[in-house]
Amino acid sequence: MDVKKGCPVVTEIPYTAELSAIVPRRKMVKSPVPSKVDDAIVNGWIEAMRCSSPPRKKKNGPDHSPSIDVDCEFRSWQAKCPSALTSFDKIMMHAEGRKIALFLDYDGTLSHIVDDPDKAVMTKKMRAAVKDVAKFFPTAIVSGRSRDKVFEFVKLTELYYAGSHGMDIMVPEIGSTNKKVDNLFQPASEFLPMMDEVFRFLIESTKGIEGCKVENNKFCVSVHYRNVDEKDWNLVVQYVNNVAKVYPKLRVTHGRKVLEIRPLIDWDKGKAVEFLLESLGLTNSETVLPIYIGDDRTDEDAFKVLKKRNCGYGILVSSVPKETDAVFSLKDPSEVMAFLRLLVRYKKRQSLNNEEN
Ligand SMILES: O=P(O)(O)OC[C@H]1O[C@H](O[C@H]2O[C@H](CO)[C@@H](O)[C@H](O)[C@H]2O)[C@H](O)[C@@H](O)[C@@H]1O
Repeated sequence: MDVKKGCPVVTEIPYTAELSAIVPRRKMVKSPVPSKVDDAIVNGWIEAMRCSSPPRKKKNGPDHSPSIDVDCEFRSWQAKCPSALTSFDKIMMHAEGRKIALFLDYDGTLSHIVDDPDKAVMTKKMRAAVKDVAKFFPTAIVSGRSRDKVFEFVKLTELYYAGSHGMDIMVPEIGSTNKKVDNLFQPASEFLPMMDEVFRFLIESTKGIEGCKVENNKFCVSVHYRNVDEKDWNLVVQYVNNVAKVYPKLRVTHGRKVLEIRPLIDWDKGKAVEFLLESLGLTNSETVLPIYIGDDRTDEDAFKVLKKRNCGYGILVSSVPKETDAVFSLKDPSEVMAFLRLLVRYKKRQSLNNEEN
């Protein structure tokens, strides 16, 4: 199929010589006519993609007056999901006598969202803030990216890392010799060859779609449409849907202008948080207060876990109102950095007070 010539419907996954080596042909050939079910799925996804891409907030209305509606809407949302900065003292009251455990998402939380996923670097100031906070509180990065890739961005060895939406967790453990040994937990390890196949396949099949980027996140393949013209979104969706049909053991989730294909297992960022709390001996809600900061739909799984366990706080990073299971909010990564600095200041003050008493 020649995407450039504008063929509107993708009905068959291109079957190249290279792909024939990794996927049996009978698996790849699809019916030339998409079924009604396919149409419904594709339309549903495109609708969801449009809804999750609201038009950017305009500073002024059409008559050059400030866009009061947008600000009002945000403020009334903040009444339900208050700023973690203005509610800092309240959060710390709950932290009294408890150890804070910190969970941080990466993209959109520690780094700003940018067009090119490879360029989503963290500022030096943010790295310093995370480094400081990790001196006082056990801190983990929980990301949709592969563990290696997110480590390349963060570059802090003192943190715990959960990559691939929590499907790849490294927890340093003190071994019997008192030496630190790395303990790897990969609940979807048997999916690795399949994910590799899917990655190679999607790279090949979407290469005619301008702006489309396929990222290998080890236990998850991310198909970015941020830079794809909206009229071509249906092509992206159809390729991803075809993959989901060929591989029923995989599922598709939506992120920020990204469709992600991952193993259909009962595991997500929420489960990863529970796993980390257990591994680090931090399950007692009387003595531990977990705080999870994230911006994405996938972070909602972690917010839900904290809510259900009634043991900590989810903080959603968003500058627009969103439905969320988080209790507090922060507008953007710069507010996240301010919150981390407040945590450090609070801890330092607390230590000083303890010394004086
Ligand atoms: O769980 P996260 O650490 O938030 O990772 C989620 C996905 O983040 C990245 O994509 C998002 O950020 C990109 C860079 O700002 C942006 O270009 C893209 O549109 C966003 O979806 C990352 O590239 C994905 O692999 C992660 O799954």
